[in-house]
Amino acid sequence: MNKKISLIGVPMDLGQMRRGVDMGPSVIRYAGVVERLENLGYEVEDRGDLRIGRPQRYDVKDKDNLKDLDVVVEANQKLADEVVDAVSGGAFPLILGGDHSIAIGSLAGVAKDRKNLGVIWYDAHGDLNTGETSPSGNIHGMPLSASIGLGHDQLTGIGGFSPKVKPENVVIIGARSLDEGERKLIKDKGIRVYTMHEIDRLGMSKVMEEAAAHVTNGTDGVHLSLDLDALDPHDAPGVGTPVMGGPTYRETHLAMEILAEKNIITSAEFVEVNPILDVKNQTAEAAVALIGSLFGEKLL
Ligand SMILES: NC(=[NH2+])NCCC[C@H](N)C(=O)O
Ligand SMILES: [Mn+2]
Ligand SMILES: [Mn+2]
Repeated sequence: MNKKISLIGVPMDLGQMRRGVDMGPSVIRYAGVVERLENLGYEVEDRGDLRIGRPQRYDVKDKDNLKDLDVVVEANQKLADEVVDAVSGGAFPLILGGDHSIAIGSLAGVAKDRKNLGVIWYDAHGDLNTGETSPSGNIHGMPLSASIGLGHDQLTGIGGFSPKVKPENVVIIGARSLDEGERKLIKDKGIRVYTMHEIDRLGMSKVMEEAAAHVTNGTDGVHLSLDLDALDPHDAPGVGTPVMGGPTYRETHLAMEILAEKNIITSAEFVEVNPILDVKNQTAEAAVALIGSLFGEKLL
């Protein structure tokens, strides 16, 4: 793995309605992410947090059922530029959220140089809504669809090109809450999804083997987008949209260890940690431990 990491904090909470997820980067740092990576021999450049705008009022559905659209777009454009800058310096971009709407900017930045990017979307949700299908109007439920080129122009246009990824290069892992429009889209686009059913049936090890093979088939890099709500809420309570019945902390560790062994991940983000909803920073600490495993940490 690339020994140089650029850490980018994105204190964004406008993609959803639970305030507090903007403190995610801060509590993940507090849980020791930089030290953890340095102990593994990485050179970490902490670029600090991006400055995110504030709307005059929260949660206004600006237009087309998209809450706080303009501020979310502006922040993602900023993130895309920051990622491009980090990559041009030869570093592995590690992005800390913030809500999941920031994946639009991460992918816009990463995909600039990788025209056949693979994506692992580790999440309880599909995040495949558009303004038309979303039951909530929350943009954190839309970043994957925006990245494959669907939805509002202002979202798909971030970074100046679209799509960022091809649906056949995407794998969703851990899904257990999908809206009707998302299910239809998964079928129409043939997106590979390992729901909890497949994880229970095959086991995490086999799921990760298959997923890794899928996202490396003909691709030129793999982005990991890990939403902490993928984990069972017992193990990661500090998230805004928890869903029962997820993979455990251990299973998720195994998933990260397999990715480390295969050495396929070229950029990553960890999102949706909300300290207001957390229990003694448990979810941020889980994120840091998982980041450790992703970057090759082993007990022996
Ligand atoms: N990144 C997330 N936590 N997304 C949750 C999305 C929930 C729901 N599907 C929606 O679109 O509103
Ligand atoms: Mn989610
Ligand atoms: Mn998500």
